[in-house]
Amino acid sequence: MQRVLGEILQWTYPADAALSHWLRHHPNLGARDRSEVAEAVYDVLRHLRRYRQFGESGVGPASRRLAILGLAATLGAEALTDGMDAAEAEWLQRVSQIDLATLPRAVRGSIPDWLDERLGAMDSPETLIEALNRQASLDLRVNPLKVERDAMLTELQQGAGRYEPVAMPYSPWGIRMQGRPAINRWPQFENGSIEVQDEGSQLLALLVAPRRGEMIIDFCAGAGGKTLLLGALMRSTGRLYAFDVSAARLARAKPRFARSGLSNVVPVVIDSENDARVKRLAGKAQRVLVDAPCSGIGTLRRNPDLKWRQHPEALAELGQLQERILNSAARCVAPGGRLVYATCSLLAEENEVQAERFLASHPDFERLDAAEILAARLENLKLDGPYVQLRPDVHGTDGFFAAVFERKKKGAAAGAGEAADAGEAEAEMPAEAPAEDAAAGPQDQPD
Ligand SMILES: C[S@@+](CC[C@H](N)C(=O)[O-])C[C@H]1O[C@@H](n2cnc3c(N)ncnc32)[C@H](O)[C@@H]1O
Repeated sequence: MQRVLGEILQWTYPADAALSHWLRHHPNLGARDRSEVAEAVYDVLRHLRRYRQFGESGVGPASRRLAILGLAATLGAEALTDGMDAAEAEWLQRVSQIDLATLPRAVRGSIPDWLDERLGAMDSPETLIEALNRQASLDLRVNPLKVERDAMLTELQQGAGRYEPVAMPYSPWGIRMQGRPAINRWPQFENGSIEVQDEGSQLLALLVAPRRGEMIIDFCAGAGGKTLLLGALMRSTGRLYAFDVSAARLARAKPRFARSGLSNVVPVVIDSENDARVKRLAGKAQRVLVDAPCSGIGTLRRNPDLKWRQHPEALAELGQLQERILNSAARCVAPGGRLVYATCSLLAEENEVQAERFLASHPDFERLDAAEILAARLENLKLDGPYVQLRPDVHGTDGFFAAVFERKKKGAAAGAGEAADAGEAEAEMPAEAPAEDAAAGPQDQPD
């Protein structure tokens, strides 16, 4: 535990990758030990700032003190009695009695100052930070091409009842479970009937609202989490371009496309947001989704190391990339078509500030009320528009943002330069390996 923490805290690799690598190199550990190490490591990542402060008063190597705190929090202090010396036991007893309410918010919630400043400006920052520090449930989505949610729910309640599967509160395709079942070995996963996907990501499909036969672009498709649901809602008709600059991520999407039974997805590795193949689609797509690269701060429940790996300078660079992607994606939208911008961030600079900047520089687009679009489909989801902003403490989802824009029809946009892009010759697209040919590969992270 002490050694794996030492490696992860170098921040050379994302924590999940570093932990898996370490566990692979320790095959002698049993399943229970592995799960206990993983739980304790994640606990330390969640509470690192506070634990480091507590550790200052202790003795011995710092990583050992962190390991003790993580193990004591996840297994209980009694489980450590035999492994600690008297000084360590006395220190643990002492720090366990510290009243957390006396600590500054950023230490209590274990977040860096730059993040505390930003989250502190939002409503109810305390409950938000607390929720971001809790482990997330496992969110599944059924594949509507293959199965009804309620039928799958009944099947899982019978076969995997110990994980307490329940219908999600909002997503019509969602099933929520507790614990960490290895679902990638389940037949329902292998045959493409279920996928891992956070509820917020599922709801995004309702904002894109793709229809049969349309041309849709998923501009930042990554490992295909959002593409899969969009393709299924199109009933595998029309054409769904899955763009990404990362060949590795798109390669991970291909087996998922294959499992899902979709035949309308065209994965395309682009050089950049200005790739010629993007330009050829100017004005062509009825719907374009930009699931933008972002800080991922909304996913801290699953990736607590992000708060330590991210920093404000990187945010500024990300902001410029988000703006460039949004501008290029907008050119692909047909008159009357829809552009959806989404992030798994809670930070204004990646969310509403980007959306407002886009609107100000694109007079040929108007904003639709994203909250109203969702409310029309989900009676129990009450949001203040015009954007969709989901929070773990309020909605039980990852932190999530979405804005919806519509490109004005030609007459309405007269004089607005961007609309001139619309109506170019049919795009010639590259021949990419069809999804059905894809080889099996690893399961993606929840998205
Ligand atoms: C939030 S992730 C997308 C997750 C994905 N939509 C899913 O649901 O699995 C953002 C993606 O943007 C991609 N990206 C980064 N720069 C890009 C660019 N200039 N154009 C297109 N995609 C880009 C990254 O490779 C990454 O896969």
